Amino acid sequence: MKQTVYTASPESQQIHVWRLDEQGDLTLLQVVDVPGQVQPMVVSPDKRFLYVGVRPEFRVIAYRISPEDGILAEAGHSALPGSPTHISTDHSGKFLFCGSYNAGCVSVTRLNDGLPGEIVDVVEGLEGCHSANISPDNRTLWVPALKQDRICLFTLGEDGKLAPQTPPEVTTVEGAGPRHMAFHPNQRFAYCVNELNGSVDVWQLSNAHGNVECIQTLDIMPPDFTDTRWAADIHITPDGRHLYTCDRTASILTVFSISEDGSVLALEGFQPTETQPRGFNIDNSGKYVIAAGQKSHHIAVYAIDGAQGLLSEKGRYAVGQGPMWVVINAQ
Ligand SMILES: O=C(O)[C@H](O)[C@@H](O)[C@H](O)[C@H](O)COP(=O)(O)O
Repeated sequence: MKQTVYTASPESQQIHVWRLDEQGDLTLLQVVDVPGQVQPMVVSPDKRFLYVGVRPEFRVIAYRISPEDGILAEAGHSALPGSPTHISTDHSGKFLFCGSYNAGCVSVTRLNDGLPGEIVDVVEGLEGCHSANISPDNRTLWVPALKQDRICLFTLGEDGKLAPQTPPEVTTVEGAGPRHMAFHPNQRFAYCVNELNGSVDVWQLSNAHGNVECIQTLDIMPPDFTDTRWAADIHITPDGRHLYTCDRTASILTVFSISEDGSVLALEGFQPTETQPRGFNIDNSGKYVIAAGQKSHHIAVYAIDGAQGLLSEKGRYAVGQGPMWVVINAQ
């Protein structure tokens, strides 16, 4: 499996492009100077493009991905209604979603043969909107509003318009701060990391009554942690057996194992990582975790070990300034 790693460093306005080999070693292939502070990134479902959100001119820029080696070449861009905090696409590659924490909105941009075009919908009033997550069936967009302790549920229309569902949202406990999400490959459960109370919620997508239900909440912090909780990101292994979260105050990755059916998380342990990790990811083979330290200006590669999913560091690499997003593409 040929894999390319992309890291976003907004303070130096750079994307670093790396080859990830089977042994978990990285080789730097390219450093892209981006016309703006690059933060969220996502690869198109057909692997042709890397979409990145930039500021202060709020735009999404599409980079064409070379199928030979993953090298990037700018291919197009379009405006966004607010500062891009998170970007994602639907599974068909027809629409790009952008969550904007500062603008309190989520937007839908049409993708024309993969290139960003016009904005087809904007939903406002989502204070602290931190991500937009399409369900595995490509029908429901889950949109956490961090400051409102709710996750809004929209049906994605053929035209890209977002229609509130019934019920239009699910709510977390007060003060949780829902932020980023991951879906189980069995398409029956979702997991949301809560920034402000440092927890992870397990959401059953359809319970016995066909409703969305939170069925478990776990602490992601060590029992002796007493500082300010500041969780950021969450990712699941492709086989659905392990889940990882990160906290920026403690600079840790938290390791969970997942039950066979995806319904129960069990805490396995904590891995100290790069200082102030805001973004990380898991490679497509499910063998490695790569985390970025906003204050260490390095990324670290960890091997995922055995049944518990515990991590062992394989190497550290200097990147740009303030790295905070990691995308890993299998070509
Ligand atoms: O991560 C955080 O600490 C909080 O969620 C928030 O305080 C932060 O400022 C947003 O992430 C803003 O979003 P941008 O990074 O897009 O500005």
